[in-house]
Amino acid sequence: MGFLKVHQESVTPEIAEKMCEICPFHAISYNEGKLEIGAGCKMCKLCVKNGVSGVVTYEEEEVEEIDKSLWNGIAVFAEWEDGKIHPVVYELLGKARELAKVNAHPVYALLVGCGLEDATEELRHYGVDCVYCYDAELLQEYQVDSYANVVGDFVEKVHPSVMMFGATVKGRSLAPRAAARFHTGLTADCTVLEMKDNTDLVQIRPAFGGNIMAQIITPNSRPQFCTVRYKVFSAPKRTDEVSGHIEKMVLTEEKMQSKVQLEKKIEKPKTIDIAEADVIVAVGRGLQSQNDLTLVQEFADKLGAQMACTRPLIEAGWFDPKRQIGLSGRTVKPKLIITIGISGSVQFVAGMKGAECIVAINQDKNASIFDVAHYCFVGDLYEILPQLLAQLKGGTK
Ligand SMILES: Cc1cc2nc3c(=O)[nH]c(=O)nc-3n(C[C@H](O)[C@H](O)[C@H](O)COP(=O)(O)OP(=O)(O)OC[C@H]3O[C@@H](n4cnc5c(N)ncnc54)[C@H](O)[C@@H]3O)c2cc1C
Repeated sequence: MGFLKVHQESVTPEIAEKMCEICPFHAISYNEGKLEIGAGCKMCKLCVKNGVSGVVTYEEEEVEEIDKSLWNGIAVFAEWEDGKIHPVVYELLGKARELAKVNAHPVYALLVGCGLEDATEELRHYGVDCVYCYDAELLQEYQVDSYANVVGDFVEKVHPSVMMFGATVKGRSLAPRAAARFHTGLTADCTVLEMKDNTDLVQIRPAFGGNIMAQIITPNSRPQFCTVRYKVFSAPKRTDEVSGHIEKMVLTEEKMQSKVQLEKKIEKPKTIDIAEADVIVAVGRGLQSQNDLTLVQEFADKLGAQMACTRPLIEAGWFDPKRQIGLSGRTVKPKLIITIGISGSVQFVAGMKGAECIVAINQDKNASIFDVAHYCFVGDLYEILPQLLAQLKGGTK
């Protein structure tokens, strides 16, 4: 990163007037004999290129190179609550193991909570080299400030090169706070992760509404923080034998004490989670009216499937937003997904392309959903769906 330097010794009132006129954003002002560049500056550098020569120059900031060899290991934040490890943790550990192989780095799990013996042992069945365990009564409940202190302490003591978090409610609140403490980069919702030989993590994620895949690296700060949504990667098989060792970590009471006092916990009623479903029937704008959902629901019930949809149907108020698949909805990875009247936009496909078997029904043979589908029904859903339903019911149609 560079910055603009004003050479005040070259500034006269006439020059100042010219420089103020040049800036298309009116970010340059002349006050009490001083030429100033304000917050409106967009770094277009027109003042350097077209202004009076030598009055404003662009200077490269000197960046101190970090020693990457001091940062070793890929750490996964092992989200835990009430005795349970979030399943995204296993998916992250699987990916961490893959990435770690490139530079022969170790894989760590960072476990925070209270009464963690069982969880610690469980993690050791997933190929970790070390489980770092912060086990204390004060850490029983997730509080973002005290948990950020824990992550901070872990990073200072262990120096991991990469820190991976699930893009869960907790992960999304904790990872940025922890990353900010180390003035390092964080890439949210990565869909692909690759490791370079120089330990730079290539963090790939959709950008600009899914129209491009951005490749993001953090070349000069460590650790490299990222979050990944549940169901983006596959969990490795649990091994019978355990690996790695356990490191019991200690933190001062002051650091574990949250500034937020938990008064009471109110259990939220259990809601559907399409990310957990094995079979999904997803509908899109091909459906002509909300009443037609009855037919689709009947079809889904016969298959024991969860109903899901594209974003336009959420916007139309036909479904609860929790049932939206895609970039701005949920990522799903069912054994079977049947899409009905869905075109297959990049934003939708990003949330379901990991499904084991994709069946698509669309009347447009060129619809892009057919590019990812394993079985394609080209035709009118109002003809195909009743026939499939009749077959499921054992009828003759
Ligand atoms: C930043 C951003 C984020 C977004 N995030 C998401 C997201 O998370 N999820 C999401 O879904 N969208 C998302 N979108 C919207 C996305 O771009 C598409 O507009 C949307 O996915 C299209 O939904 P659709 O396939 O239902 O509708 P359409 O694209 O209109 O497709 C309808 C399909 O139905 C077919 N059809 C019509 N009638 C019949 C019939 N009788 N029988 C069979 N087929 C029929 C048509 O051939 C067509 O292919 C996002 C957009 C932006 C800009």
